Amino acid sequence: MTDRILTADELEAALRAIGAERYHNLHPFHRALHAGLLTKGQVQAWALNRYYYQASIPAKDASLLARLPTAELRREWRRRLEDHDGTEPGTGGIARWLKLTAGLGLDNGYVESLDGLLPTTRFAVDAYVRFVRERSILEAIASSLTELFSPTIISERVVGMLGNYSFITEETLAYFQPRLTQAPRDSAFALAYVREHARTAEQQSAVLAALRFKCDVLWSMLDALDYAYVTPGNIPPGAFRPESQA
Ligand SMILES: O=C(O)c1cc(C(=O)O)c2c(n1)C(=O)C(=O)c1cc(C(=O)O)[nH]c1-2
Repeated sequence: MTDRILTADELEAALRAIGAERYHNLHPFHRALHAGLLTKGQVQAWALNRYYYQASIPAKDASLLARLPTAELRREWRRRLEDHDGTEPGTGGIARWLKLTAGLGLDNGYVESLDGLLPTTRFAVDAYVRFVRERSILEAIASSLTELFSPTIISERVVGMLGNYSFITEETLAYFQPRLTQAPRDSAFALAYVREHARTAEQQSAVLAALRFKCDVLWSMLDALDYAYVTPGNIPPGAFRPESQA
């Protein structure tokens, strides 16, 4: 709890401090991914599980969009749906993510079926979608603020993965290029909204908790990958097995 009302600048500093402490760039699985320490099968597992996050983002944005009270806010949020779903078949972030999984040798139908997903990925992503559906508009918007920190990790990832894995090409990583302009635009809007609307100590606490919750979602997705795919013998029943697809 914040015990006094923060200025907008103090609130922003507190939000950024949460990212500095808890964002998933600090997770050992991401550090290993970017440093070239993973096998192709482990990179496949990351991409396959992360597909569910990508595919669920439009569902969470659509549920928020439906609750937004003004045309101005809806217009802004609608752009996120177009970014992810595209405006015609084969365009948008989900389609580009499938280029990444296909480039890694995974079958699109298998990825889209979600059959190989880790249980924790499903629970974490579903919790994010539910959070946005059930909490206040302010908390829902605040929970997207991890995107303040994503351009740094995306730049690290593209450089690290291109430099460290022979099976990764610029084409397979094409998903990330547009995110470098989309994420700053989206997070600037969300941050301005939160700065303006989180006025009471209670609202400010709720906003900070929403960002911590979202960091936990991203962190637990990587915990699940780390547990299942780093120590032999830990892959849950039914989940993707690298040797069966590689
Ligand atoms: O590559 C990443 O590390 C990363 C992180 C995040 C994030 O911080 O939530 C998003 C994305 N990518 C991303 O590609 C994306 O479309 C996205 C949407 C959202 C959101 O919460 O609405 N986060 C993220």
